[in-house]
Order: sequence, then structure tokens, then C-alpha cells
Amino acid sequence: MSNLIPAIKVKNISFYYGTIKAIEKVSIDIYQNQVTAIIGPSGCGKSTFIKILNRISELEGPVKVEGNVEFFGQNIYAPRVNINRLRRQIGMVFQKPNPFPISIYENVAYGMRIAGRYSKLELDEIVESALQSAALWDEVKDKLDKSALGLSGGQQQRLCIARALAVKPKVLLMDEPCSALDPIATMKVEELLHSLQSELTIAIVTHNMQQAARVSDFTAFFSTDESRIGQMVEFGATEQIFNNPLDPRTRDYVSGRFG
Ligand SMILES: Nc1ncnc2c1ncn2[C@@H]1O[C@H](COP(=O)(O)OP(=O)(O)OP(=O)(O)O)[C@@H](O)[C@H]1O
Repeated sequence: MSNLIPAIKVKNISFYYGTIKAIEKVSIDIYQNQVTAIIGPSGCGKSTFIKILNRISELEGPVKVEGNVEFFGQNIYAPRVNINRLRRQIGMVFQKPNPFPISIYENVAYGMRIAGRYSKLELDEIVESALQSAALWDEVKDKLDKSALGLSGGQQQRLCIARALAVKPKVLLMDEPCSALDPIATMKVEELLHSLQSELTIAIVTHNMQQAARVSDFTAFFSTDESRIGQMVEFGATEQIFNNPLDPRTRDYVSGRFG
């Protein structure tokens, strides 16, 4: 792992919803240009964990974070961090496709319109490039002015990926991005992850262990302790986590023996 560069370094992170601790002392490096899967049983804090990485978790209400998250060496929880800029650099795609009720074009252009002044020509280029990267261009190029809500679920999810890509993030966080999709749409998103890897760092939460094994280079297995607090049990190369896990809890989970 020596030539891998951490895009995000998570150091001893604990997280509380109000006074209730959801995650305890998680440390992990998310390597640049790699896909990292976060797996584990329901309620172990997977979604909470990735939302901590771009501070979206703060939208959940009164929360508390202990520890430190560095994004290319910068503490994202330091005072005076520009959160909007951070969330452009570390984008997110959610479980349920959530396109805005506006045109396909405007969905993708949305973040750039907010970020600055761009000419029509520049926006056209950005929109096309993001839709190409999200493997959606050919399906929508003749109806860019139509409502995004008219697309299928799988197309909507790729549109949300295009929207996230349009602002040129360095990291893309994906929270069960295929759980609302059929197998063919899922396959398209999985293929997309491979093609995006050269330009991006990806962290993906998934319940689907075959998917984690297929798409990721590294896997983090989370579980809960006896007080139901999420913790990271094991992190390693995906091949090792699935074929030669070191912790018996990981072994039970990846072999399907977990209750
Ligand atoms: N907004 C919230 N307010 C209070 N508690 C929350 C909130 N979101 C999550 N939790 C709690 O934090 C813990 C971790 O939840 P989280 O959704 O991160 O787990 P998960 O592993 O992603 O679960 P799943 O696989 O079911 O999506 C759970 O006990 C959950 O009830």
C-alpha cells in the first residue's frame, strides 16, 4: 500500500446524534483513485460515517464530532472551513435518486450556476462532459430540456451522479446508490464506478457484498459493539477482507453467517 496517497485521512472519529453515540473511534485512510466499500449490518453507522466525510451529517440536527478528518492534509473540521466548497470537492450521491424537478440540463448545470458565472457555451460543455462521464449522454442528449422526473430510476441516479461530477469533485461519496435500482441499472452504475476511478476517489456504502467485492479495491467492515455503537472492525484490500479476513466477526459477516 506504500504508493497509495490518502485523499481522506480519518483519525479517531467518534460521532453523536445529540447525546447518543453512533460511531466510536474510527480511523481509516480513503486512498486516492481507489474505490473503498463500507459494509456491515444495518445500523452499524455506515451512512453516518460517510456523511461525516463532507460534513453533510451536520444537516441532521444537533450532532457532535470528536477526532479529525483530513482532506489532502487539511482538517475539514477546522474553524473557517468553507463548507460549500468542501461539499463541492467531496460530492455525494444518495440511496434514492433525488433529481430536482427541473430540466435534465439544469439539474447538471445547477452546481456550476451556484459556484460562479459561466457562459452558455461553458455550461453546455460542462453539462455534456458530466453526462458523458455518467454514461447518460447518449440516452438524454435529445431531450436535455425535458423534466428530469421523466427519466427512469436508473437514469435519474446516473443524472444525480452527473450532477455531482459537474462541479469536478475530488471525492464522490455514494450511500447505497443502487439499492433502488434494478439489476441492469445497477450494472450500469457499477461499470461507471470503474470508469470514474481514474479521475476520482470513491467511497461507497453498500449492503450488497457481491457488489462490494465487484467494485471496490478496499473494504472497511463496520459492526456494532455490545452497546450498539458503530465501530470499524477491519479494513484492508477487498480481496483480503473477502478471502482472508483477520477478525472472526468479518469472517462471519462476509460468509453470510451473521444473524
Ligand atoms: N438523524 C439521526 N438522528 C438520530 N439517530 C440517527 C440518525 N441517523 C442515524 N441514527 C442512528 O445512528 C445509528 C447508525 O445509523 P446509520 O444510518 O448510520 O447506520 P447504517 O449502517 O447506515 O444503517 P443501514 O444499513 O440500515 O442504512 C443507528 O442507531 C441510527 O438509528
